Amino acid sequence: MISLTGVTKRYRATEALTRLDVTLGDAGIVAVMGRNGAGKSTLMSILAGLAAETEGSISLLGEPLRRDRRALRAATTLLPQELRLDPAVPAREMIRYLLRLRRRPDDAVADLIEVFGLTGLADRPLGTLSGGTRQRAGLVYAFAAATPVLLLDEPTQGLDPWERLRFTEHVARVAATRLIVYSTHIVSDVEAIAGRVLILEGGQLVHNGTTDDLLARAPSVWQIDADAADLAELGTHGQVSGVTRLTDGTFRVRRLGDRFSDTAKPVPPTLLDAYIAVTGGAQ
Ligand SMILES: Nc1ncnc2c1ncn2[C@@H]1O[C@H](COP(=O)(O)OP(=O)(O)OP(=O)(O)O)[C@@H](O)[C@H]1O
Repeated sequence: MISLTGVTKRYRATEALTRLDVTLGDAGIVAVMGRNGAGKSTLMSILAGLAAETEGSISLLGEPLRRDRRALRAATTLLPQELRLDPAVPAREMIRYLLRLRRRPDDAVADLIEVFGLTGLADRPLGTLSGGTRQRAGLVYAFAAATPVLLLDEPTQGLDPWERLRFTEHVARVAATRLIVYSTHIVSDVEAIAGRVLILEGGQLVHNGTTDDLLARAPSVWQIDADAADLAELGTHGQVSGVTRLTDGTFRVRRLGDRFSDTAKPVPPTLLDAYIAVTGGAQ
């Protein structure tokens, strides 16, 4: 269990996190969402014991941590957004090397290579693999490390739908016994597996609850069909949360808030509507 109390992180003039209070349990899936620059990666680095908070305090298993973050680092594995690795080294060798560095076991590597569809690719130099394949090699490392807490920074970025499915299945399985905190911009991934969602907006925690709690925060949603000229108008005067092109070339638009036209019809809110509403403050 990791608790942050009043955690603020400043980088010179930028306040990346502001007075965060969060407690994370010992198993399950926590999704961290928020717009670009909201503070997700900063939160991940602090949870991993790799960055220090400017103010506030952190405790691990109820014990307040001082400056020494070794216990936090030992309990967590961070898969950063971009794992900068030697392109000449084969994926399997790099995974084993990273695990050895951290004194973690490597007995699960062969199985995980299969789980993440890297059989036949794992012995090729990393530099010759596609971006999504390198991302999967990173996932093999993170899951093989088998620490009680996994911190995955945008782990599904670059994965094709098949690989994303494999990832969500694996995460769901592992989360029975471990805590998985992952950041993402993909609402459907959150809907599928996250037990809890944290949303950051400009460094502040604006949501901390289940996906149902988030859905309950959605405002009224109205649907209207519009042509391209009306589309711009709809976006100027209200928060649009979705646009779908119809076969006749017009657009089906979802807009949040008050009813704005007699022809707009009420539709049930989705998690994406709620997310757009909760993070729309700066728009
Ligand atoms: N090392 C740093 N030095 C200075 N400013 C930083 C540093 N790292 C992050 N920031 C700033 O802190 C804020 C939060 O950045 P962070 O990377 O945590 O956001 P994020 O939510 O992960 O964004 P994204 O979705 O784009 O990955 C941003 O304003 C960013 O510019």
